[in-house]
Amino acid sequence: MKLVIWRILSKAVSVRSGNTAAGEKHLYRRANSTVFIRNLWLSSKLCGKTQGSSKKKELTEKKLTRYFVDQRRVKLQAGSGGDGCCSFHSEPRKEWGGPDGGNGGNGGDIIIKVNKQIKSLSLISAAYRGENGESGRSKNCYGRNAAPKYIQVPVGTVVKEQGRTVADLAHHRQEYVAVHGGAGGKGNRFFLSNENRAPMTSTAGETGEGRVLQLELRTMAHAGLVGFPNAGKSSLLRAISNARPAVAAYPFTTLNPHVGVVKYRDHEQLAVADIPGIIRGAHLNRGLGLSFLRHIERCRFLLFVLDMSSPEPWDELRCLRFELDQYEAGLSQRPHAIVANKMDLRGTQEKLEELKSRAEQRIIPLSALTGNNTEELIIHLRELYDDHKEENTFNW
Ligand SMILES: Nc1nc2c(ncn2[C@@H]2O[C@H](COP(=O)(O)OP(=O)(O)OP(=O)(O)O)[C@@H](O)[C@H]2O)c(=O)[nH]1
Ligand SMILES: [Mg+2]
Repeated sequence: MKLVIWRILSKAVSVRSGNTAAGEKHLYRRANSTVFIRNLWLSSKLCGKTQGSSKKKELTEKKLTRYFVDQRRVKLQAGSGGDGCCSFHSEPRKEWGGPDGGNGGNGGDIIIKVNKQIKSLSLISAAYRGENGESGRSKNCYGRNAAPKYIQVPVGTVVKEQGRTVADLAHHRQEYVAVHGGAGGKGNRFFLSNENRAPMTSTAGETGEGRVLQLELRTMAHAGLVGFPNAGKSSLLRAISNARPAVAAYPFTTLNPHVGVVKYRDHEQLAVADIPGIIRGAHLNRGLGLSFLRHIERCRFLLFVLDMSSPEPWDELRCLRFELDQYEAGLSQRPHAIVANKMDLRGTQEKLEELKSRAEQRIIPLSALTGNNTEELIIHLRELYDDHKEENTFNW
């Protein structure tokens, strides 16, 4: 390769300069450096590839932790029990030592355990397999029982099997043994007292239980931001909490719910969820449809976010309420607040007066963009929380 490049270059330069000897010497150096540069480029490309793959992995992990997942189907297979051993004691000058095969250990259970630090089901895998128990051995050695495997889930996870609720995990550290490991087999020593089966009988370990379960988060957040696309829900979440959802001037910027935490001076924390925009006919699964109405169902309070720059914000409110009620009767009557957003824009003040007269309830005017009057919303949110504290069974 070096030689070919050198020949091509030397031909070109010797034609151009006429000075063949000096030109060749100079060009050989150039060809050398060309190959060096090419090698450098190749190696950097290769390095780039390995860096890229690790970067990709990092990104996938980030994605997993960033995206809020509130439903998962998991296939569980508990560990099998270890086999019992069939052996006979052997010792010099002891003709009949008798059976000494130990029992196998039990297979590992799979336990679903609540951890309040986990907020979503995004890190739950599709399948889990428990550890198998150890087999028994001679000299009456018992096999070791397998350790249980824990699946960590957030507070408020409901475990379902074929649509039927089998466990409601509402407290920190609560556990549910989802599948039991198989019992260990018996060694031939076990059957010593059983004349019919001694001395050659030993049994195999049992297969562990298998189940397919559905994990669902019952409550996603204390408050859910409900509104049309572009109403400023994500901007509002950014303004009142630590969450950083994407904000852009086109509809359906938010495709997954984001949960932010609003912190108070007395260390109370309220989770607020930014839910993707709802459009007319959402209850018929239009737009992002039913899945997001399901998220709304899992919020204790609702914050209706209205875009005051739209021609008729009160019509937006009516439509939002209609969609919620179509999905689940009475959903729009859940404790809620109405937020009139984008009040920094011109012509919104008159619409606010009209909205107040039509809605006949407290409206919180604010601007998520400038952060103006967001404190009123934060205070009102706390009032809602305190008023409905007895219903707050989950420790967020
Ligand atoms: N002037 C003004 N613009 C705002 C305000 N709040 C949001 N916006 C703008 O409105 C646009 C949409 O804001 P988003 O926060 O992405 O709206 P969204 O409701 O989350 O939209 P989706 O995720 O698509 O449902 C962005 O260009 C924001 O800058 C506000 O208070 N005043
Ligand atoms: Mg958004």
